[in-house]
Amino acid sequence: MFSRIARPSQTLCLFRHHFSTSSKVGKDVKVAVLGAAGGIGQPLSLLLKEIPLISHLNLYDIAHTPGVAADLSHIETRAKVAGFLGPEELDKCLEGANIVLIPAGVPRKPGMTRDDLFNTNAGIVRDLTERVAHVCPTAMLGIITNPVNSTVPIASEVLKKHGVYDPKRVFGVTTLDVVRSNTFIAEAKALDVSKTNVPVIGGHSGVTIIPLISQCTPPVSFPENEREKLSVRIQNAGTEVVEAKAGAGSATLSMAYAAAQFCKSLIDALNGKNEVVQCAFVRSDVTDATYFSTPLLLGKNGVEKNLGMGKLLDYEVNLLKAALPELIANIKKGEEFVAKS
Ligand SMILES: NC(=O)C1=CN([C@@H]2O[C@H](COP(=O)(O)OP(=O)(O)OC[C@H]3O[C@@H](n4cnc5c(N)ncnc54)[C@H](O)[C@@H]3O)[C@@H](O)[C@H]2O)C=CC1
Ligand SMILES: O=C([O-])CC(=O)C(=O)O
Repeated sequence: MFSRIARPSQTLCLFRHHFSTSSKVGKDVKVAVLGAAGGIGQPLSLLLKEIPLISHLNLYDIAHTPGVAADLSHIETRAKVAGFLGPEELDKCLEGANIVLIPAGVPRKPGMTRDDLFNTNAGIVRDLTERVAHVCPTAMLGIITNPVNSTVPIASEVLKKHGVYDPKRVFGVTTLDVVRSNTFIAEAKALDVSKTNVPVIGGHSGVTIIPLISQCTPPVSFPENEREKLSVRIQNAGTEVVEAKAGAGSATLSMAYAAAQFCKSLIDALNGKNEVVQCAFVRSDVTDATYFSTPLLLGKNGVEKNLGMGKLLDYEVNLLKAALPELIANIKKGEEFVAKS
């Protein structure tokens, strides 16, 4: 089943093949990035500016968007870039958006967990989603802001409150976990990384990140201790970057790459392309956690089919058992935050 997962760089190749002609093919897409002037927001917006099917790229932040938008608008690609600054311009930014990506919020510093970001970022995601609910309730919503395990339930509860929640259209962006797994496994086995694909399930923090190395394409095998070392490295890869940046933030460039790949998959799916598969953190009944990342078949209306987690090795079953209590607690925390708001 997982041989059909659209590995990010395969998606890129298909995308280039599909859209590289001068005459455009397919539906125009308007994308809004909320938090567009930040460490992720800027390189993400640059990568989106290169996508020919994006007709409008709307950039929102509480600071610096006029400059970022002016800069990007000089690039000789199709997307018309506009900057929107401060809450009074947010609705205008969201008008008619087909896809909304949210990287707004604070990143970690060394010593912090993603959950330590909750107090600042929960309110940011709640308030931004509130405007999405009012202005573009049918847009596909991709949430990057941490802690993803809680911010996706927060966004979902806000949309529910407004009677516009469609679980098929709300995604926690976990693509970076797949990107890292592909990179590390390909390195370890000297594989062609462009043809390596490792599904990653669960959530997006520490033990809740569950790489399914046993389902890698092409198949790979490792001695037990090596497989464990790789799994732990994938789970802690965000922290690896936070420590290397030594107080200057967390992953931004690799995250921008991952989010752009995720966005390209959504655009492919909106355009009716077949067999677009991505892992993302969505409403789910695959486990006891009510939100869970698994490979998803994407279509014009978002999640077309949840492809589930397939057959796990005993080692992976134990990773899942270790993940569920934290994941369920993170989800509850997000839901309660909105209930109390
Ligand atoms: N899902 C994932 O795999 C990953 C998630 N992240 C998360 O992404 C988030 C952003 O990270 P960075 O871009 O590095 O942070 P950053 O601090 O560089 O940028 C955040 C941007 O959000 C803006 N912002 C703050 N409050 C806002 C509001 N109410 N409305 C609109 N914009 C607002 C800031 O002005 C800033 O430009 C963090 O929460 C980080 O933990 C980071 C890496 C990977
Ligand atoms: O580690 C962080 O705080 C940022 C993040 O989510 C990642 O890099 O996976």
